[in-house]
Amino acid sequence: MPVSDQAFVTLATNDMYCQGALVLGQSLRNHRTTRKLVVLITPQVSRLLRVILSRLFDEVIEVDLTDSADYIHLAFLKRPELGVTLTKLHCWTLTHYSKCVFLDADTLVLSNVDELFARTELSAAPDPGWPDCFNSGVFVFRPSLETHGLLLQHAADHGSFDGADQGLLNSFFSSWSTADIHKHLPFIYNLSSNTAYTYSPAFKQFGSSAKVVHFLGSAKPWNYKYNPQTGSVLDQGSGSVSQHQTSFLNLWWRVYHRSILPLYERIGHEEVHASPGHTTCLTGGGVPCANSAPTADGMCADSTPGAREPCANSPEGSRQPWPAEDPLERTMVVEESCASPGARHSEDMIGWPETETSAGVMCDPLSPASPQFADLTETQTSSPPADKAEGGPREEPLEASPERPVDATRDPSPPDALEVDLAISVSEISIEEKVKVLSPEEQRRKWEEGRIDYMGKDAFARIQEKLDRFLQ
Ligand SMILES: O=c1ccn([C@@H]2O[C@H](COP(=O)(O)OP(=O)(O)O[C@H]3O[C@H](CO)[C@@H](O)[C@H](O)[C@H]3O)[C@@H](O)[C@H]2O)c(=O)[nH]1
Ligand SMILES: [Mn+2]
Repeated sequence: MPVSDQAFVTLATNDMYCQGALVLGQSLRNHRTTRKLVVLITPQVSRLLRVILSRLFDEVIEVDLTDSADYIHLAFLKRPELGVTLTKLHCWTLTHYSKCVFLDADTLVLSNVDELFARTELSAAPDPGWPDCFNSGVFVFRPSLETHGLLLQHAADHGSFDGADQGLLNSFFSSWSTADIHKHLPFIYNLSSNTAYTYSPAFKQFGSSAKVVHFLGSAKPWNYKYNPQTGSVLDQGSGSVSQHQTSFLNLWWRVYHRSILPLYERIGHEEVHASPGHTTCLTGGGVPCANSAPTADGMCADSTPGAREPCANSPEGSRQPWPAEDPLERTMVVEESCASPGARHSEDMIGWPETETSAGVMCDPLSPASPQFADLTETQTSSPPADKAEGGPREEPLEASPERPVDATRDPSPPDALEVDLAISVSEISIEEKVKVLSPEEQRRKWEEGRIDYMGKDAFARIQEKLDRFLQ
């Protein structure tokens, strides 16, 4: 039975982390969660990714740090690097849910973990680096504006001992390590993919029971390149990736390749048709729906409207994931993208069963491509969805809903284009951050909208440099 007042929540402040959020969302759906899926995003996330996220998540909620409350400004200005941290704290404002489980965007669910909702705030697993602290990549919490306020106050008063949310949350929930053993989640709910090898016999003994894997640390799955032919990530040459870490990375990429890339292709198709002149480019080959041309409403020609057949009428064998005649990487406009996800096979399992979605990607009609992003503090960018709990991206009603009016004065204008480059060839897929050169006007607009690159060009050191030059 779906439980509508409880949710899994994640966070993505940019298009790169969105890749992780998408795989996480898909993995939760694959394992048939009965809870809602929520993703918190910030204005940096592109319009296209918001639409893609809304296919998997029940709610895509924009949060903004430019809140007027003084304590937020204080914390924010004193410790600008806490920006992302404070964004994570926004999860406590989701008071339309009675209980939630936060999962970092770099986690992957390996089996159904709905039993986590039986726990109380604040339940979390030990951090592998310092087990008396909990890792803040997976935790059970109870949304409450009061707690949210107290957390922000704590940030303003004490900062965070690691400069980020984990230090802050550990000092706020400081009795975690001693008060109640029920609040200690077993390590299998937050198995760090890269540190497990430090105690290999334990991994051998318990690794196959892992329920959530966490790619913590600086090398994220989306930083690797993947070979779809071998189903394996490419060796980056560092030699530091252990065998089991590789299996987890391969699993992440398999979900990405099978279920997330087809979403891009489909949306690319819709975008092309939705706004003539606006081209959505994807680098690499699309996955045309083999036996069927999409009809005007985007349905597969030979699937019965109403029946909402997944576009999988091309036999798996005949599907060529990436056009063989064009092995070289190329940039193409996706025009026909009724993607066929193909059947799911047991090859997706790495030692333990994984229930894959059977619904796959539907050849859906156009849904509104321009959700409204109106409110500056918290905006729900997706309409409350139809029930998506049954695995796979949600099915949408047949009629395209009318586009909602956009209040231009309040629209924070998310970037139109993807901020990541998807490079796709027959034997290699990679996701790279787009290096974008902004015009001075765009830079100024971003600054005025409060979208400040504290860690990059707007870092204090850079600004000081400019001032020094000016004063010379
Ligand atoms: O630019 C960013 C950085 C982070 N995040 C989100 O914040 C989470 C935490 O960042 P991550 O890069 O996953 O940190 P970890 O490598 O996991 O490092 C640890 O330290 C972090 C800071 O204390 C904690 O948030 C993590 O839970 C903890 O595992 C991510 O998963 C995302 O959900 C973004 O959306 N954008
Ligand atoms: Mn993480």
